[in-house]
Amino acid sequence: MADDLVLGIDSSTQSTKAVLVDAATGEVVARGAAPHPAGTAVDPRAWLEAFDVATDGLLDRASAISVGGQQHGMVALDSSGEPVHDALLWNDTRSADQAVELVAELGGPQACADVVGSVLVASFTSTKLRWLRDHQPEAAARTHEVLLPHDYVSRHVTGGDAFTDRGDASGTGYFSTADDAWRPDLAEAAIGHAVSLPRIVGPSETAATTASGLVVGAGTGDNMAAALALDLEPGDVVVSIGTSGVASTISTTRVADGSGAVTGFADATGNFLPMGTTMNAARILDLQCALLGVDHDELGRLALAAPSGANGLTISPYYAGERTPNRPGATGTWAGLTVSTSREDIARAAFEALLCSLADAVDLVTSMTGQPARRILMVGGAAANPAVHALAPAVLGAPVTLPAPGEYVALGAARQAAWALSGSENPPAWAPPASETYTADATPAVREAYARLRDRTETWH
Ligand SMILES: Nc1ncnc2c1ncn2[C@@H]1O[C@H](COP(=O)(O)OP(=O)(O)O)[C@@H](O)[C@H]1O
Ligand SMILES: O=C(CO)[C@@H](O)[C@H](O)COP(=O)(O)O
Repeated sequence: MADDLVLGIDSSTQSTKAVLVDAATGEVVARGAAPHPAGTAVDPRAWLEAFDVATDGLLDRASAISVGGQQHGMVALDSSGEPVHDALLWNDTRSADQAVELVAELGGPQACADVVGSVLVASFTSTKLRWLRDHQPEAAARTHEVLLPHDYVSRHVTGGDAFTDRGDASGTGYFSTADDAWRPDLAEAAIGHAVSLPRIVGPSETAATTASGLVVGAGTGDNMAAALALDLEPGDVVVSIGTSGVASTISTTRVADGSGAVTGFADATGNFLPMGTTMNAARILDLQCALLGVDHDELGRLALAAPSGANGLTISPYYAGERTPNRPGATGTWAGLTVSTSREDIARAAFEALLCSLADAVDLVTSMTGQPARRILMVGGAAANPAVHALAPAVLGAPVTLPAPGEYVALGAARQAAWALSGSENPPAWAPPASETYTADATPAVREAYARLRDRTETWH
């Protein structure tokens, strides 16, 4: 491994990010990035183009590569490997009715969680396959193979057969977290005929070696990759503020939450990754920037100039529908506007709404595992904002640790690649990132106002 470089990829909702890393130390030596098309239904070939741009000049320097990717997306391919339909992403809610139907077919919420680890909502791949069967029968009939986004990108690298890992597989709705194996019968039931599924590769295994000698790791879901980068231990809670908002923690035992609040995914090491996921996170701030005509830095400055509670302005930020709580048809609601509401209040209310929804997710995950958060780590694009640093510990009511800014999903993928390259039993022991811990007095009144609005709007959509 001495002198070897490994490439880690994050093929996430909004972009592809690549980091070229020293396999022995974890030090980043080069980076690349390329944007993805907007929308919740995307031609998956755009991710391959983004991969080529982001890895230009990096790929040929690497001895090994792994791809982390947005979870759940449906990449349905015909017998020549071409998409039969745009990929439906994790945040596409058109299959909400199909989710209800599939949960009932599995015997109800608890029975569903007992089988696949989670109660299915519209994010899960199987619900999208059922939607394809019901609404695009011709495309469904031509579907020969179903991949996840990271599998599709990995195959672009190898050109061979498709492979995946247990972490990303556990977000499909046709993987048994009890047996650590596909349930091809559930994929078949969803789309109406048998489909080819990728080979499942173990956490440290080499999935393929290309003709040029590049070792390719299994890859995994983006949240599993971030957990691997941060070397999570039980009791650590990671809060990610990307397109999605995520609270996740490591569990050595399987989780099957019949309430549906916590998804019981597998992780990228052999453990489990219980998660609470929101569909509205960084984009709550993006929207507020657009409405106020400011950039992220100015939005943060405005927010910090307003008092806690934003002078009574509260936002229910479920702009794109929501998953935690499960309200696929929801829209956003602003309450408490007065003739005195200022730009500062409007900015503040957006940060507080974002952080309250994340605080709900943290509470759900910690109450499910029964393990209070030992440490809360915050990552993702919007975690860079100084107003998040200042307000997160107040709203969450606990210290918040910010690892040094970095692409933690891509770094986790790089660590998996280095693990495969090493052939060792354990992932390489890279030094933990430098980090800063932020504290503040708790502001429970902010969460109380948010909870009132959240509960009041429950039946509105
Ligand atoms: N300084 C910042 N303040 C607030 N939001 C930010 C900041 N920098 C980036 N973002 C937002 O973070 C999001 C991208 O985060 P990222 O974790 O890369 O998302 P994803 O993994 O879902 O593609 C975008 O919505 C972007 O506008
Ligand atoms: O659906 C989930 C988790 O269940 C999302 O977390 C996706 O994995 C997308 O992640 P980002 O692109 O927002 O990081």
